[in-house]
Amino acid sequence: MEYVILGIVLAGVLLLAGLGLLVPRIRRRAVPPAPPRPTETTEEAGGVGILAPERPAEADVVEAPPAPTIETPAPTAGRLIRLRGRLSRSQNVFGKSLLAVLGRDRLDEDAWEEIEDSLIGADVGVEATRQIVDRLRERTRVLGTRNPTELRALLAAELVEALDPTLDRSLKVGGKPSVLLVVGVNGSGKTTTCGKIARVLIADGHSVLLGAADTFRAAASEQLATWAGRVGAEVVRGPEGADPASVAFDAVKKGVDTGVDTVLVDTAGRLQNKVGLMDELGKVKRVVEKQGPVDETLLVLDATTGQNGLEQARVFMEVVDVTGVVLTKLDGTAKGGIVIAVQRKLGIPVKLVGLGEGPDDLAPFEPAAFVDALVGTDA
Ligand SMILES: Nc1nc2c(ncn2[C@@H]2O[C@H](COP(=O)(O)OP(=O)(O)OP(=O)(O)O)[C@@H](O)[C@H]2O)c(=O)[nH]1
Repeated sequence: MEYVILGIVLAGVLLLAGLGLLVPRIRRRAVPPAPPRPTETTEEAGGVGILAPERPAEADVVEAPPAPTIETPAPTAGRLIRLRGRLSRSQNVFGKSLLAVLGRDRLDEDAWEEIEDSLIGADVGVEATRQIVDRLRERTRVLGTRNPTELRALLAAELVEALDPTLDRSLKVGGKPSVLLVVGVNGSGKTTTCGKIARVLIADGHSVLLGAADTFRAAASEQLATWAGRVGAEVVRGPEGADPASVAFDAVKKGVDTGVDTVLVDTAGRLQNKVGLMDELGKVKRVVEKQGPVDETLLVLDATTGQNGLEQARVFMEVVDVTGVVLTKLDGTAKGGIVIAVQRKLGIPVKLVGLGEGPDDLAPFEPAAFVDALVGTDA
């Protein structure tokens, strides 16, 4: 009998234990999958535990605007050759008029005077013109040549020589970061050229940060930001009328912090007050130099302003140590000889030339390619 009671108790215990295991399974199976959590706490998102706003329902999702297309300019090698057609106005003077006179049967005094006048008229400058004509005269006399191809080659050789092909025209980039100041009067194409230089550097594999230190003209900083946006470069700007030196300082600091290759600083160029300009540019330079040397100071000059441009250049050279010239708007003048005059009168190499309004119409200057564009066979 005791065994019977014991058996019943044991069976009851087993039955209860079995039910205990079974019920949760049934319940678990019955619970539907949890819906996605509609909210998350800011604590989970790294905040302080307040509920973050609910994610919008699918129907409310507004499509993000397409990311702006970042342009990748083509490398600059051969750019001057590709843009040679832009020098058509100067080609008329050098390649056509000059060669026509040189090709005359008799090269008398009048002919040489005509050649001299053409060169001076093309802004080559009196001193350089004399030197070119004297050497050309001597060589044509010695060689006794009248062959158009040979005359062309003689003229080209003299022009290349006048442009001093031995000058170093490379941009001093490669520091971490290199600092380039861009100076010049407003209206010379300075801000647009600054944007184009950024593209030149990016095209040749450098990363660039732009500093909009031309705070005098509000549109200049806006313009620079647009140029930067097109190539995905960062731009440091200040409020309108901010101290240019402080914007330049911030730009260089940001460049150092982000490890960019080059910081390119656009500066203001009010020339009506030389003392003010000196103070402003001098301060920009001093403040930037607190973080390291300025590697390059590029002076932007408008080729169409001729002698005026040279006067402007002298004022800037008194204030800052100009290391290279960027000659803009060469496509808009027949006076391409200004490149020779600028280099000789200022003693500074022309490093880049502007040949149009397009974003990539700025080319590294190469004397041989330039002269070939002026007097070459298809000039
Ligand atoms: N044809 C031609 N136009 C150029 C060249 N470089 C700049 N420009 C144009 O010159 C025009 C006027 O430039 P600027 O008035 O100097 O204006 P900016 O470049 O903003 O100069 P800042 O006033 O110094 O800030 C712009 O439409 C430029 O596109 C060039 O090499 N060739």
